[in-house]
Amino acid sequence: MNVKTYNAISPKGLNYLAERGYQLNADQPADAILLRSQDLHSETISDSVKAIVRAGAGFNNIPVDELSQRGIPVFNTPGGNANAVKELTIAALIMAARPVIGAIDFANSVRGGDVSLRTESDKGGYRGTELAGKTLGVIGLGNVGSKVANTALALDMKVIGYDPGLNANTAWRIDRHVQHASQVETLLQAADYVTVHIPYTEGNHFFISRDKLALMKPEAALINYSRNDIVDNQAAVDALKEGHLRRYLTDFSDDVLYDNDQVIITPHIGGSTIEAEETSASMAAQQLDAFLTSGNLIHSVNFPDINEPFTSQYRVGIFHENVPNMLGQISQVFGSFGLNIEELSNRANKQYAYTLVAINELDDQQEAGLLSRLGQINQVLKVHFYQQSK
Ligand SMILES: NC(=O)c1ccc[n+]([C@@H]2O[C@H](COP(=O)([O-])OP(=O)(O)OC[C@H]3O[C@@H](n4cnc5c(N)ncnc54)[C@H](O)[C@@H]3O)[C@@H](O)[C@H]2O)c1
Ligand SMILES: O=C(O)[C@H](O)COP(=O)(O)O
Repeated sequence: MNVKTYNAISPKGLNYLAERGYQLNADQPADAILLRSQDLHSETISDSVKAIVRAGAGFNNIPVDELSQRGIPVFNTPGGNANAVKELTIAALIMAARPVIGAIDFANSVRGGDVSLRTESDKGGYRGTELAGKTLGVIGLGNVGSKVANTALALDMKVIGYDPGLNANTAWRIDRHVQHASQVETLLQAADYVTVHIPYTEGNHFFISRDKLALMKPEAALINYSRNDIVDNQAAVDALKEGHLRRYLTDFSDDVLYDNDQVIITPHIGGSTIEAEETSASMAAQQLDAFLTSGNLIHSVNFPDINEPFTSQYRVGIFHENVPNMLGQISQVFGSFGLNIEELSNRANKQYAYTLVAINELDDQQEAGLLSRLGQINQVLKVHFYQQSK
């Protein structure tokens, strides 16, 4: 099978696939796409593509709605780069509290004469404040936000978190000393530092809006290592200029942010560590292989996860809409070919569902007829067949 890749994917992931016989970027139609931040919205995704896997967390670069309608699963690698982003966010907090960059520039500019005398006499201009005792507001307590919140507690900060969609697994990881805000407004009013760790979705467009910025303390700093349009950058720049915000640190460039001493921009490097790239690429490669060889869905963002050991001779994976009587129709097709279902897993994720059927007996004629009849059921989006490797 052929996997088309975009961006710099760690060899850990590429080698995993190559060792299992996948061709990478061969001159033939792709069975799958493996990528990081490449924008796929304006690309035509060919019908040969069975799956798309994002080595990373954010998947707003992928046309997920269109792919869901076509029965193509999209995967991401949650948590794979969370520690890297956490560490850079802590660096941002320190840069927001202490004038580290200006001080380095100053130290480098002091040349000639008695360097030590001049640095000692002028260093007063580079005094900062401490994080200990200050309040950090963390918006989004998922893989990244929960780590940032816990680490900030270890720096003796007070931490308030806001995440109305928190899942139970993540909730267990959050230190009990993180205070819970049920309204984001409470967090914005109380925090000396606000850091945002939420995905970019239509609903989160300009989540940090002009109105929300107005609620923040004038001496507060805002950190955005999530995505560009989660913060209204123009409103942030205006708030800085009018003295309603002290500092803005972001991982995303934008024309309105340049030439501003109160802004610190990094070039989308939150997940750019050797460790994070290796972990994310390995997760992506393993999840892709699991799907292409056994139909298991692990960390799918648009279909439900189903991850069962492949113990039967054959499996059929059916992507379909989440509507009544799909299981009845699917079982009826298997029955009409005299096929006994050994196991059937079915799960739904909003308007889409996935059914994985295990069987042991099947000849070539039954295979062709079965797949074609399943594909003809209304609301079935895609059907894949898997055979146990010898
Ligand atoms: N700068 C980088 O290189 C970098 C690296 C990794 C992730 N990210 C960005 O950070 C985002 C978060 O990453 P993650 O791994 O923690 O994702 P995650 O899915 O583990 O967590 C996101 C959390 O945000 C919460 N959330 C969503 N909308 C919210 C809202 N309006 N208010 C409050 N909470 C909300 C969700 O309930 C979830 O718990 C990613 O989607 C990605 O865009 C950036
Ligand atoms: O969402 C993510 O995982 C980050 O933004 C990292 O993106 P990258 O893989 O392009 O560095």
